[in-house]
Amino acid sequence: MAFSLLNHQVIHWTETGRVGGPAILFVNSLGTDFRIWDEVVARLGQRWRMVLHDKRGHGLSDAPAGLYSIDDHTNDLLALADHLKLDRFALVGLSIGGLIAQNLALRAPERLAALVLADTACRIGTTESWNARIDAVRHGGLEPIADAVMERWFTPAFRETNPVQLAGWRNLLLRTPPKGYVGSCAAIRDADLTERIGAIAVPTLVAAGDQDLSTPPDLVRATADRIAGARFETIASCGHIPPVEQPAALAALIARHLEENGHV
Ligand SMILES: O=C(O)CC1=CCC(=O)O1
Repeated sequence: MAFSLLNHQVIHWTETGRVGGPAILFVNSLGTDFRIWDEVVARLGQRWRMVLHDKRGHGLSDAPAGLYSIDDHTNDLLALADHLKLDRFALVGLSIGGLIAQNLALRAPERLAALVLADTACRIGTTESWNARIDAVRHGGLEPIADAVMERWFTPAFRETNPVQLAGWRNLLLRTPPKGYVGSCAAIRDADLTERIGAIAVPTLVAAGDQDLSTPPDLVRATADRIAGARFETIASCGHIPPVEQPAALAALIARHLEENGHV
């Protein structure tokens, strides 16, 4: 793992896979860090160079005070790609990571060989719902919202059969700095790419957990329908975090999409 100063923020990142191979960058969701991709990159193996990072406000990256924007997160991701001299790469984004990935596909399409959007949409939630969450976290921290978040992240079956894993992922959420969490909630609240994503011209796969309660499959499919040529897939027995709940299915979808688009 490594730390780099990008856009005046310490950003925590790591890479794995094939040195010099075709690159994949991963962007994680709200309240998580890059460990959520562990089981996916293990399955993608030695074919790709895979770069993971903690977006600002999360993990071991800096959590500056104030509200963030999707452009802030996108600028950090582009700075990381520049730092690593990745001219062209595939991009996999989960939830807010998918918003960042859509934004990057609009701002710098020449950098992208392929795009994978998982459990995301061009507009997630409402201004009211994000303001309520921001207020709750400002007043009480993450503990009061943690059980409700776990119900959206994971299916009932996963929660019932994996109580220890569930407790671990809940700990990950609780250790997110509240100011980083709030900053990124504001970024989601203020992002509406609905009228813009029709311009995405990168080969795109859109996937959704069939039991995702944060970005339900119909919402995710509606985003796919706005992107010319995008393929939509559902992941069976899965909530909002497929890299944890169904890593094999997600890795297979990513591998097939990259193979079909010559990023191998
Ligand atoms: O916490 C949730 O509801 C899940 C989520 C929404 C946006 C994101 O990145 O995660």
